[in-house]
Amino acid sequence: MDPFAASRLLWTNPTPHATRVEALRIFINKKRNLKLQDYFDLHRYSVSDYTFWLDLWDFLDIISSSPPSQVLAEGYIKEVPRWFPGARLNYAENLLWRNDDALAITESNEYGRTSSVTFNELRERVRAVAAALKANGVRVGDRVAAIIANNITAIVIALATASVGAIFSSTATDMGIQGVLDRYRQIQPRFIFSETEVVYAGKEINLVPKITEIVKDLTSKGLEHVILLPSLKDKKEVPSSVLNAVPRSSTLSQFLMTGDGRPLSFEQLPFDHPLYILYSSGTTGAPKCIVHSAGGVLMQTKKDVGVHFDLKPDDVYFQYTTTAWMMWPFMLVGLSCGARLVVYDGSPFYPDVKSFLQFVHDQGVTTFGTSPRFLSEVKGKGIKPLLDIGPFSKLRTIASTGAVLTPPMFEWVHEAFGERIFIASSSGGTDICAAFVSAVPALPVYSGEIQGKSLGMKVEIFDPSGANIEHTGTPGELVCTRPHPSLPVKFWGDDPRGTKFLKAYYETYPSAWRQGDFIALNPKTKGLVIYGRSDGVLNPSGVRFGSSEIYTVLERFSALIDDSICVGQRRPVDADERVLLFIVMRPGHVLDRGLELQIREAIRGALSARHVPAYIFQVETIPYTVNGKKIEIAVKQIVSGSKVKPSGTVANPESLDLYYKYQEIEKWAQPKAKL
Ligand SMILES: CC(=O)CC(=O)SCCNC(=O)CCNC(=O)[C@H](O)C(C)(C)COP(=O)(O)OP(=O)(O)OC[C@H]1O[C@@H](n2cnc3c(N)ncnc32)[C@H](O)[C@@H]1OP(=O)(O)O
Repeated sequence: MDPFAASRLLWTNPTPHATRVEALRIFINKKRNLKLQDYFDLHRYSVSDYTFWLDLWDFLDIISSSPPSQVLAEGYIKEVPRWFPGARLNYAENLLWRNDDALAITESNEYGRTSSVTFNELRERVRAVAAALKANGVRVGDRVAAIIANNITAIVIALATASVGAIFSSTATDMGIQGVLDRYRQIQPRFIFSETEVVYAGKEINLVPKITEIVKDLTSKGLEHVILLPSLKDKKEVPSSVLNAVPRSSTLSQFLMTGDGRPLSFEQLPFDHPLYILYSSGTTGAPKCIVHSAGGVLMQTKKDVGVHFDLKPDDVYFQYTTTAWMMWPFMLVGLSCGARLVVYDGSPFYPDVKSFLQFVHDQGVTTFGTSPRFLSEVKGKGIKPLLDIGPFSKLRTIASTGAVLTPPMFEWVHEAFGERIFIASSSGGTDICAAFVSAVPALPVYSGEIQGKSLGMKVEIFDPSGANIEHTGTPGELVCTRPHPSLPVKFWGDDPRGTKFLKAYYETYPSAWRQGDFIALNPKTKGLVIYGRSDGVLNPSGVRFGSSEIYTVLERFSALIDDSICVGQRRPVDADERVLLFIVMRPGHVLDRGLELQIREAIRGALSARHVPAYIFQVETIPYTVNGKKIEIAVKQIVSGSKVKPSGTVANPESLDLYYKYQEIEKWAQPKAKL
């Protein structure tokens, strides 16, 4: 069967010469006296000659106080070289270069409060927070963390932190106590900025009990100060009763008053200076704290947004995201492109999806970043955006990421939003804070396909033996066989040899980064199709997390539960997945409704509502390898409809047979129990 049978030419750019990617090709041809003919030539050059990154530095107008003395030097471990030694720059300076009265950011939330700041106002707000951070002794390399909604204040705090050379890390407000502590206990922030109440899907949530517990715990880990942010409902400062409840806390205004009015300045630091810590959880162990460099994130995201998404000054970029996902730092770089950002906190389905689309329309969004789950929800509700909402005349691009956008969904977006819309499907990861494969505005769009490999990313497709199989058109492991600037600097807390880091990405193939996604290349179009995770990482609705976090919560039930396995089940209808949890009970105990509800409640409270499995089942045994590892991938394949031939490494192959009946879950399973 031809895996690309549904691929159909959907869109061609009427003015390809006007794209930034074409401008980059012409720029490099001139600078290097080359004759790169098209995108494929450009990509080949970008992954064969490291001077490409220097060309990109110039093309993207990276602001620095000292230029790099060379492109690449040997790093601490060979997989992570040092980029641009000699360069000194500041990430925040690169995002705040515009100092005019054009709008920089518009924010809104479920309370319907919409407000904007200009570039000048943004600079002033960053200055005030940076001055207070400095006055309170925050230094280069300190960690400043946040539990924060997606709004202007979050961006101000991140940029103020970057301006002084400290490291910013955020979690979204829905993350439970254990989830936050598993992350922040590791990175030990000195300062935390936090919301005290949020609204999501119409429900107001008081965060004070959660924050109080988190702060009490982190105080022994070096937490000095908690800044509680004004109400999202009415912008009022938190009342003194809340300040009294949360140790070491002050209001934002009290904190700002400690600043000394000093002007905005930008600490000049090496290219690989740490900027953000992002998190990724796997199938074992605590969440990984991925340290990303200022220069790496700046260059890669500016390339992704400014070249692959074709974002230009005066565009309006709205990426639906929380402050926990990598799409948050990804979209921030829109400021560096001179564009206006639109940020939204809340459910896109509240009060209904039409209101949300109306907001996108009325804001004059030109590039709308969203997910397949959101798009299929709009489709499922029978909404016809052009008829029901408006002409979307400003909208040029719909960018989709986080999960697979299937051929029928491409076709639907094409029809529903208009044939002129550029569908920019991409895939990358928190691990690199960038895309491996992405949109290429100068190339045609084929339904179901990501247009090309991202510039500078030497993406290849390997079979289990490490042979490149991309010419065959069959799916294999997405690997990256050349270093690029946004390789993580390290994992926070790893040993100096980077043992955990190397195990996470370089264990399968020597010197090739394995991302954990299945991918295939269409030999005819050179487009790419992602088939989902090749490991046990879960990805419901495009929100990735590791089964290890669920196992940690289940330890609370160890008197009753003997063992468990948690996997994703692919839904054929839209390629989305839902989470299934299988439990082995201790002798004499059964999984009854009461225990099931307790488990759900525990997961919701410790991690978040998004982590709660769709189904929980009692099973007799869990399949293991002879080395004692749970076999999540095989179980995932089985429950998703495949027939799996057990390999010789399965210690108890007969156990796999128990999972076939869950392929037809809807026929006999209990519906998802709501709390
Ligand atoms: C480039 C790359 O390749 C790298 C990446 O992948 S980056 C990551 C990209 N991923 C994405 O963009 C994610 C896309 N997904 C989404 O945006 C959302 O899932 C969605 C908007 C499509 C749907 O959101 P949703 O309606 O809240 O549904 P869902 O996500 O299933 O929420 C599950 C639960 O969490 C709750 N919840 C979610 N956010 C919450 C919050 N902030 N506060 C409180 N509760 C919250 C929901 O209310 C829901 O609760 P119930 O089960 O009680 O109803």
